[in-house]
Amino acid sequence: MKVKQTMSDVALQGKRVFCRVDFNVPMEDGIITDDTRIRAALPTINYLIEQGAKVILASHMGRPKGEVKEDLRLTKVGEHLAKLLDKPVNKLEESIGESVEKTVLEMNDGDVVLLENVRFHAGEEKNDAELAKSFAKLAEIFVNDAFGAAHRAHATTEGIAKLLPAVSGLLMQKELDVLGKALAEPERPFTAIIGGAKVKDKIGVIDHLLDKVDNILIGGGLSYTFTKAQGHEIGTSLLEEDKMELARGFLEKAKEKGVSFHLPVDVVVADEFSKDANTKVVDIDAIPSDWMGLDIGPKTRELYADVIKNSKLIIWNGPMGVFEMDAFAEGTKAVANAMAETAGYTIIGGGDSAAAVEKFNVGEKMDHISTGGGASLEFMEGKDLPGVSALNDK
Ligand SMILES: Nc1ncnc2c1ncn2[C@@H]1O[C@H](COP(=O)(O)OP(=O)(O)O)[C@@H](O)[C@H]1O
Ligand SMILES: O=C(OP(=O)(O)O)[C@H](O)COP(=O)(O)O
Repeated sequence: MKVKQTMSDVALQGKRVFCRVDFNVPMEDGIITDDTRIRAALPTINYLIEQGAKVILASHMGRPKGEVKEDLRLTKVGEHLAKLLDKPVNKLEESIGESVEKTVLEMNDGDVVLLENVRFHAGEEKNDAELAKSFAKLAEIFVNDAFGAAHRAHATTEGIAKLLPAVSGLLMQKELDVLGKALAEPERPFTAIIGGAKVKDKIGVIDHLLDKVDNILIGGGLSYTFTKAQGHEIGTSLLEEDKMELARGFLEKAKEKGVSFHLPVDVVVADEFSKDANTKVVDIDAIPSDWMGLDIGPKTRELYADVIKNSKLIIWNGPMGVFEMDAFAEGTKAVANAMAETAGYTIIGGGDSAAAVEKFNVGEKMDHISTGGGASLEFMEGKDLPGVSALNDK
């Protein structure tokens, strides 16, 4: 990916800046349950304020599909942001139109406005050119700090970048720097841990990482497709039958490339998908035909922890088991703890793995927790991110 312009490449004093952030935070009953993404955008927002810009913040929240959904308004986010900034945030009820235009023209240097959820307009996700123009009309400069949405070619991430001088924000830069450097000049041994539910979603990542890493540790629901491909009985565990051939191909590719490809050697099996299920630990070649694997077993945990502790760089994406249920959380916990204890550089690829390290209280011990789940996955697949590609080249 080409090197992109940053905020230091443009004059910001007195300018209206349209700053795209990812404030898509989890909410329960109107309360923000994790404000990581809001905090992660503070350095950029504070920098813009210090530079005397007029800061117009834009974000999506959830997937309202082009309609106004009351529970997906950004009102609570605005209130919380004002507390974090210790400064008023003028949260608007719309994101485009005459009244918004009037408000932004009346802003003073250093003021902060938060537009309403941009996905209340159907054109946002369609990257509609007219809608992009309506957003661009509000400002003189575009700053993209929404790494979490950088894999989306939407009006506020891609379309607008073609209409205004477009540069990256500090969070965006940091994410690209950390992930980019890790993949381009990895410290070795370099280990990737891949878990989660679906092989389908991780094919591109596994394929791309096989060209880069020394070790791959596989866990979670997707491991059973590999285990089955090796000829073992997997009972009623998660299986993507049409991906077995591909799994075999990955095992072959690993051999050719000299990558140590680790699969679970034992698993925690359950007689049903439930927190109250009967469970037992079995070796990988002894899964009973009517039981399902829901976590990696103790031998695997130890083996994976050893590899992690002997690595200089570790990237983790996807839980090792159904960590939301205590009975199947030990594998994910063991990996999280090993990540916390290793002297190697640790990167968490967003999504469920980020939730897991927080759940096990080791978030602060990680070197980098990405604010993007899908975005970091696509980056690790070697794909171009439209929200980044559209920014001005250096
Ligand atoms: N053995 C398993 N069987 C079924 N589901 C699993 C298993 N292991 C993990 N999961 C589930 O996978 C989900 C996460 O999958 P995924 O979305 O692919 O990960 P991520 O969000 O990290 O990319 C979790 O909700 C977890 O409960
Ligand atoms: O939460 C997000 O994605 P993620 O859960 O993959 O990190 C981003 O805000 C993007 O949201 P989207 O997947 O609805 O486009």
